[in-house]
Amino acid sequence: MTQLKPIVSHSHLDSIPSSAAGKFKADKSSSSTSTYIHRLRFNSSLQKLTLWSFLFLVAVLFFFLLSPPSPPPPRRKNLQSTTPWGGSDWERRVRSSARVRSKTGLSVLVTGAAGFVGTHVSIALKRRGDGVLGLDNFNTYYDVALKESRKSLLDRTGVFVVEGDINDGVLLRKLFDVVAFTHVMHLAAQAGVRYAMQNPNSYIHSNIAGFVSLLEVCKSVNPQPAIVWASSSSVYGLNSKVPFSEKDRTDHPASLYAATKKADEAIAHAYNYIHGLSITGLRFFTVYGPWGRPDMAYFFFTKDILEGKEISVFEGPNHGTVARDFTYIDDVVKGCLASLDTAKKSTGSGGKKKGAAQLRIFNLGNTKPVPVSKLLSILEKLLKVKAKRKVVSLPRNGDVQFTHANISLAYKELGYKPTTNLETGLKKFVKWYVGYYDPKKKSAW
Ligand SMILES: O=C(O)[C@H]1O[C@H](OP(=O)(O)OP(=O)(O)OC[C@H]2O[C@@H](n3ccc(=O)[nH]c3=O)[C@H](O)[C@@H]2O)[C@H](O)[C@@H](O)[C@@H]1O
Repeated sequence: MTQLKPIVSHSHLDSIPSSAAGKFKADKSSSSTSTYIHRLRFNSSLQKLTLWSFLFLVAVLFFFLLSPPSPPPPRRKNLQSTTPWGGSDWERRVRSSARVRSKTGLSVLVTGAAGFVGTHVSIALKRRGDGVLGLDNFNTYYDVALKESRKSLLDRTGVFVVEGDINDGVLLRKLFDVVAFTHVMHLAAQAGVRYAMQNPNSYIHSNIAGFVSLLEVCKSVNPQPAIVWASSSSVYGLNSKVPFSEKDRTDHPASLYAATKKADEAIAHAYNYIHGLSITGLRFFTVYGPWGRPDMAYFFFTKDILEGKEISVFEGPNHGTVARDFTYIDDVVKGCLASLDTAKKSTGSGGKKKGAAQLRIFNLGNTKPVPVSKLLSILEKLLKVKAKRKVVSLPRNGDVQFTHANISLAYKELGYKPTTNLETGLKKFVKWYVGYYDPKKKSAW
């Protein structure tokens, strides 16, 4: 809109001549020639101004047209050339992976299966005899090699991960043609609160469009699956009342990421209401652990401590503590499985609702917030290396000052009870980290 300014100021200047003309009129008696020259000068400066405004407008437009749009979502692999889907072999692998091997087992499609939480949940489901099929687009938001390693781990556990995007409705329908999934564990998303400043489109693509694409397929298949999906503690945004309860309002997101998760909760409500889909949203609180995400603080703090790099420790206004309700992956996995186990069936068929369906939202946190400075101290102790700390003000790019979960609802409905404190969880993470990145040492898995 800045390009409009010259026009506005121009029209403002336009109003000046009437009063100025009055002055000219007063001078008229002294010299009509000078008035004429004045007018001529005034008109020519007006023309110049119009010309310059026009040129400025053209330049701004030109710049606008030439400047690239915000970057596209992280580049995906060329799925067609690397892993084309379809064919009898592929269908056989899909069926085999999703085959239920226990009496009461579920048949679960896990989206984001090569992600951090997705890998852990898929393995836990498989180990207890559920059928599991993974779906992941292997985007390059962070190290794809880590995702490939998780995929190998899943392969060894008997979970096949299909390479594909949740926005690909044709692929999703095909998967449901091959397997009548009873449940969908939806964990595919553009994660991270700060990255939205660089790539907002990626959040819309995965978290909004992708979620709707998945729900569209889930609503139309028969039988409809029950859906459990990852929301986020970030929906509590700038709320100051702690601990955060599911009953609290979530109207002040501090990041686009949080806003997309909040939007997803509203979208889930609409699909539940209109189509009878059984939907459970889980608000994860800063989940950490082995096979974690390199974009998260505990992960890159570890890397940076070992590499002797400086670490920015955020602090709030007036040296206020920045803290997180860090939650260990195994505790979160238990919450995910309990959500799947207690999910009621969807009530629709052929896209039409037959009766009211279950709609739930749970906090999955640890209820013990820990300051970021303490997180760093624990890592220093475990790694036996002093960190190069630099205290900086909490940037206004999506971070909130603290999170703290009230988990009484999850405890009541799911029997969710986290048991891992940050020291114990980080010890397991560091053991994995050192083993994974140092080939001489054995992986913790
Ligand atoms: O709870 C959640 O729902 C969210 O948890 C994390 O987001 P966040 O809690 O911000 O986790 P980190 O990015 O690992 O940050 C942890 C803490 O370290 C702080 N931090 C981060 C980066 C840094 O350079 N310095 C620093 O002090 C952050 O302010 C924050 O308090 C995940 O990245 C989100 O995807 C997830 O949805």
